[in-house]
Amino acid sequence: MTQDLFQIAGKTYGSRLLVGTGKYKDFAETRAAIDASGAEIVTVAIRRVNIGQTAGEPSLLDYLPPSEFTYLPNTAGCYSADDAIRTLRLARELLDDHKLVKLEVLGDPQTLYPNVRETLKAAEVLVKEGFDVMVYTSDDPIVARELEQIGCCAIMPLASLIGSGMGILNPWNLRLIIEQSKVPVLVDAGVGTASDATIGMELGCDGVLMNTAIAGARDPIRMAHAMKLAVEAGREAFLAGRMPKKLYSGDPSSPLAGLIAAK
Ligand SMILES: CC(=O)[C@@H](O)[C@H](O)COP(=O)(O)O
Repeated sequence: MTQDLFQIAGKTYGSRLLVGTGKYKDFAETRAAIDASGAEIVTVAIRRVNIGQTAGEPSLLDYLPPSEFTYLPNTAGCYSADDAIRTLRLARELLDDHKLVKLEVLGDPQTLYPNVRETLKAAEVLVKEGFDVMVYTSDDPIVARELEQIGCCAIMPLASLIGSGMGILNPWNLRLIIEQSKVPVLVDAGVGTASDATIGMELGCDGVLMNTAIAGARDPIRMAHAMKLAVEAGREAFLAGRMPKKLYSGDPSSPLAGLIAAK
């Protein structure tokens, strides 16, 4: 079997599942779910989760030490390029000159849909400042191409709205983005259950980023494990290459030669 490396900004990872750290009961549950998911990259909303900004409060860093996980600070809650840039500069300070970030600039609080104009603006600045930018975007292949040209190290189109659990709404657009991209493409946001993650991977995504599907499950730890298996299964199926689709007709599974004659 050929080696199947997953690389982001020059670093190799064993898991293609990236997970968020929000919406859990407490940091202990966050840690248990992330362990069950096998994720190595964890994203953290700098504006919402304490990683040292608020002295005296419990810090996520105590539960998910940066020596064990790759942090992916994100700009959740930012609605302008300026806000997002400021937030990621703060993250870089808090996390010792950390460069790998997730850029998301949202359009409005109802849909949380990406504002692509502000996203492109922020990406330009952040890439110039030396950040490795994994970018959350719409499933528009033209915007995805522009973000890659700017120098983003991963393109992360939504499956559907953040937190909606609606799954992959436009597999065809995802396919176009995957086919044209030279950097990794990860589906981000909207995964509802394990099969959504598998479909994303079967389409050829390099990875999946999710939060709510795990944290919002009745049993988050168990769902985290399901997502680990789902991403692995989808990747294996993609690499194996699915059987060709045919017109709708039957095809016997067993050999036709040497049939025992009926008496
Ligand atoms: C955690 C994070 O970065 C979210 O903004 C992300 O987009 C996940 O979305 P879901 O919660 O829908 O999985």
